[in-house]
Amino acid sequence: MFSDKDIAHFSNLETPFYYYDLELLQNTIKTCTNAANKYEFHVHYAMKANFNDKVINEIRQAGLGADCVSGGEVRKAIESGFENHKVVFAGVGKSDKEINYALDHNIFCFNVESLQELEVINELAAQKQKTAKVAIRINPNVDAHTHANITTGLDENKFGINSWDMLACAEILRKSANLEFIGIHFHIGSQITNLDVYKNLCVRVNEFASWFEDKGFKVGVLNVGGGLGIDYHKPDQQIPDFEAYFKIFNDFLDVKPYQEVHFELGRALVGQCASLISRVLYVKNGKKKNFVVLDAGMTELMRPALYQAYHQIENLSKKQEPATVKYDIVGPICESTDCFGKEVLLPETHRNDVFAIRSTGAYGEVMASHYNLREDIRSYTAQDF
Ligand SMILES: Cc1ncc(COP(=O)(O)O)c(C=O)c1O
Ligand SMILES: N[C@@H](CCCC[NH3+])C(=O)O
Repeated sequence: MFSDKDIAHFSNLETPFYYYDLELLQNTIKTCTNAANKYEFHVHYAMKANFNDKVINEIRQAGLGADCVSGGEVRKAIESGFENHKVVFAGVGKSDKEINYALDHNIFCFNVESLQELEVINELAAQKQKTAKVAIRINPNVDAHTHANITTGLDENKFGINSWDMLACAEILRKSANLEFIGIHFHIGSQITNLDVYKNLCVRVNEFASWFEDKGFKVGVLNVGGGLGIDYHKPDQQIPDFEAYFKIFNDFLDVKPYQEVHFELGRALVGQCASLISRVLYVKNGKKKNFVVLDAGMTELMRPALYQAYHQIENLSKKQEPATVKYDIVGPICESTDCFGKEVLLPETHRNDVFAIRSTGAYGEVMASHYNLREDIRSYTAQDF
């Protein structure tokens, strides 16, 4: 995937850094919006996946909305030029300060995750003599069949309002003069690769939409969240099957003529557009194991340490040579979980070889930390060379 010219540029730069392929990002966004437009579906970008300025600029220019999960993300969306009426704010723990900021900026809606939060938003909106638009995030108890740490729509998860609280929720909505109910919201998890899961979600969305309408509420928005996964084993087959994904919702959701269907995609849009580029500091050949020590660690890419996530690892300096040696690929951080891959078969590796850790556009740069007093992580695009 990387040309010899790319690799020559990488070799001249201080590592580690994220390398973004903006052309691939543009193609991914275009494929997604073309597939969504076919059914008049609306896509908000889940900003938590990556808020690098260059990335969100591409997304904003393509006309997508922004799905935010903190006051900081709402501010970033507004300051980056996303139109207020395309900004949504979800999250189980919105502080008063964050709610006030979002109210001041007249965002499209709050995806509300508890009964108490509904009351607080009503109170804060009343103080400003405003009406807050709200969608109810419902926990549908649908298994996303993904890693347990990134599932969000089961009874044991903290997200959303449970079905048994819906009557109380309807009561609060009815008596809250400063809330305008606009619809219902779901998000069952991330890195979902079994699309059948979404059929189960559609069944639940249909049930809850009918429930609210039977109680006299107009459900204008069906927000089904995001979660579409990418293939971490095939970083070069880069654009997810958006056609198949949206078709499921078209086939299984009962959408009334006055209803809009909203999506919140993160990883599927940005996951494949970046690689973490790192240099080999040391190679340690032990009796039982060989270690490659990189200059990138879990502070630059936390996913393997946090979820034992797989990322393809390539030695770019030896790309013509056969893979003959198994290495554990580790970072410099003082944690034993600081490991990007175990027993990875690679060409014989040496100090200063340049490595790429692929498919790191989503939840890579944004989850970087300063633990061990690490420096800020750099990033480049092809246009920087
Ligand atoms: C509420 C909400 N919406 C959207 C997303 C985006 O998820 P993904 O990056 O898996 O598409 C997430 C993260 O899982 C989320 O929590
Ligand atoms: N950060 C996670 C996914 C969580 C998504 C946010 N709800 C990942 O890297 O896979």
